[in-house]
Amino acid sequence: MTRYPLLDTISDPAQVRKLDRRQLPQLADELRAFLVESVSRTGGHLSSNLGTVELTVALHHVFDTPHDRLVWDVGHQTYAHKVLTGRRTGMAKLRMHGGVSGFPKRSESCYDTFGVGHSSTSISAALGMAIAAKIKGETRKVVAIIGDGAMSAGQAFEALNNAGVADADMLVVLNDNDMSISPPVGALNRYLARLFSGSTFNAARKAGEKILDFSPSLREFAKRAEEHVKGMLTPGTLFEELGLNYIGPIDGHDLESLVPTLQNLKHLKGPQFLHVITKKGQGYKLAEADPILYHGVSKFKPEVGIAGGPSGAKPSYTQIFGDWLCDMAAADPRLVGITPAMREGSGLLRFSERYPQRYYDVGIAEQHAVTFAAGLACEGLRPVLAIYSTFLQRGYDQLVHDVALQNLPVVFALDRGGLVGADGPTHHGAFDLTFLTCIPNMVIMTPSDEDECRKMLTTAYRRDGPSAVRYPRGNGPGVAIDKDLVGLALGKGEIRRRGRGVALLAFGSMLTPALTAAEEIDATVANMRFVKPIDRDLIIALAAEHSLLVSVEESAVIGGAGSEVERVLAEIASPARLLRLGIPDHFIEHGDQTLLLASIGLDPDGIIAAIRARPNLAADAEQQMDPSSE
Ligand SMILES: Cc1ncc(C[n+]2csc(CCOP(=O)(O)OP(=O)(O)O)c2C)c(N)n1
Ligand SMILES: CC(=O)[C@@H](O)[C@H](O)COP(=O)(O)O
Ligand SMILES: [Mg+2]
Repeated sequence: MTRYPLLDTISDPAQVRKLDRRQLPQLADELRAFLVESVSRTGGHLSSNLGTVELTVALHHVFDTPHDRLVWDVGHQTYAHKVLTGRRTGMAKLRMHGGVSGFPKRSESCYDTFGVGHSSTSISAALGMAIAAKIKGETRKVVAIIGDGAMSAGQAFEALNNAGVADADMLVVLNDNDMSISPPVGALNRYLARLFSGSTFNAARKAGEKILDFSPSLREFAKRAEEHVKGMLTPGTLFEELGLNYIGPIDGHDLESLVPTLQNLKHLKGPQFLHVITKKGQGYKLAEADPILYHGVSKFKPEVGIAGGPSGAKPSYTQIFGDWLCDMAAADPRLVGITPAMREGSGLLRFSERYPQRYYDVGIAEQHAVTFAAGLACEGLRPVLAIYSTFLQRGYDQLVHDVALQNLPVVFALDRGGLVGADGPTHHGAFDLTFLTCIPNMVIMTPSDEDECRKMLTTAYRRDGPSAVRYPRGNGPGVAIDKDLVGLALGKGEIRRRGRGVALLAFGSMLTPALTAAEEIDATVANMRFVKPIDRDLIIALAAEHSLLVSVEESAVIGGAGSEVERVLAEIASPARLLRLGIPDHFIEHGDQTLLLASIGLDPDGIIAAIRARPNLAADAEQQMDPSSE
């Protein structure tokens, strides 16, 4: 006996369109139950997906997908979309290597019209598609579905600004659940809340309630009428001022509202804007109660839920950072902690509770976050910007132009450096060492363990210039931590193992596999610590004593730490050969972090294999260094 009798009949959206509208609530209920069951087995994003079930059903029921385009924003809320578009079986391997991606991906399905993972791109892409249809003379609808959090990013407004005058047939659906990953922030959130609780809306509702208390069915009618009235009476909104036809807000869980409204909007010309109200975690009580905890989940038992807080095992690098931030804030009143909407993910929850006046969540606004930090630094404060490596890509020009060029003391606490695993190529912090090393004035540190991470954060904080401390997602090797706020000698690495012939120059997370590999090939191992300024003396000394140097970094092999080693060897015209190991020049798929690292040779076996695959490198160098050795 199946739990999903109606869902079992759906393998593509055409079958959703064949359903009678009155069947859709049952489909939504079954879909929601399936998502809780499936995600509890695989882990992934949950509360956002539970909040978009009805909206997804309605969109695929009303629009002729994939001819009509659905463009999702961030894309973490598209599991219902994936199930309805033929990937229900694939959900069993969600975010696993070779399995379904956790985000829309063009190569995965024709229904995934645009690859996403970073927020606030949907309106831009949808406008592009709408204009393309116009230029090509094709008739199709294009719908962008964007959350209230994603709406807070600059690119969303850049796109609205353009869409409002672009004379393109497109629909923006704002999925407003009054939540980002962290609690909502910003003036836009307050504005949207006003729209929902607008005085006109309240007056109509109060009047309605007075006359309808005696008749439930009339009350139900009034509820719908109230939504309609609200949509009509709400004064001209920000979005209308930008040239979009604003409708809403309507209940994003009420298919009786959603379907007719979308059907009406489908036939309107020009840029349309539908504001729907949903609940993050809808339909699963534990997620409704704590949508932040259930935003991204590991495997759990639905009947029990997930236990919050750290598991008590080794502290993650994120926790090391969060503890250091509180300790340094206690020692220095100038410290200001900043996050672009990733309070929990970046480890700032405790800091935000203990130092609320010095804590700033600027929303999903990385560009603003970087320059905001620069402004604080100009006035003598000490900003610490906690930001995922991949999301710093959004604020790169601001780092160069507003921070480094002015040599301002901003600390970039770069979390998720290297491969992140299940989130895949949109989220791997694969490029930071490359895009940072070429920037003058930057100091770049890569801790190899928890204690070094803390010391490097202190070193960064005490510099009178910009610094980045880059650490991976997850835990370190588990060393004892010195709680004193002491730093390191700038630009100095250390020898961790003495061997012969080959020297492994390890950066950050690669020290552990390098030490393991060195045991097998009796290599020297250096813990380089600094990408910039690189320890030139150490490299020269190693080059004088070894015929082959091997740089190992969990970052793009092009540029980055290896290029700094190469530059030193070239300057001294060393005969020592250099082999550079890192993330190869292609995007790395999603999957288990350890498996992914092994797949690209950034594990002990891979390091050994890379060296043994190039015997000539060492032999050449030996010969050049000591011709008599022939
Ligand atoms: C550029 C960028 N910054 C940060 C993130 C991390 N992130 C993922 S989901 C999310 C919150 C999105 O909020 P909203 O758009 O309201 O979607 P909801 O989760 O509420 O459905 C954030 C900040 C991201 N994906 N992209
Ligand atoms: C969708 C999104 O961008 C975030 O939810 C991200 O997946 C968080 O990553 P972590 O799980 O590494 O915090
Ligand atoms: Mg939201």
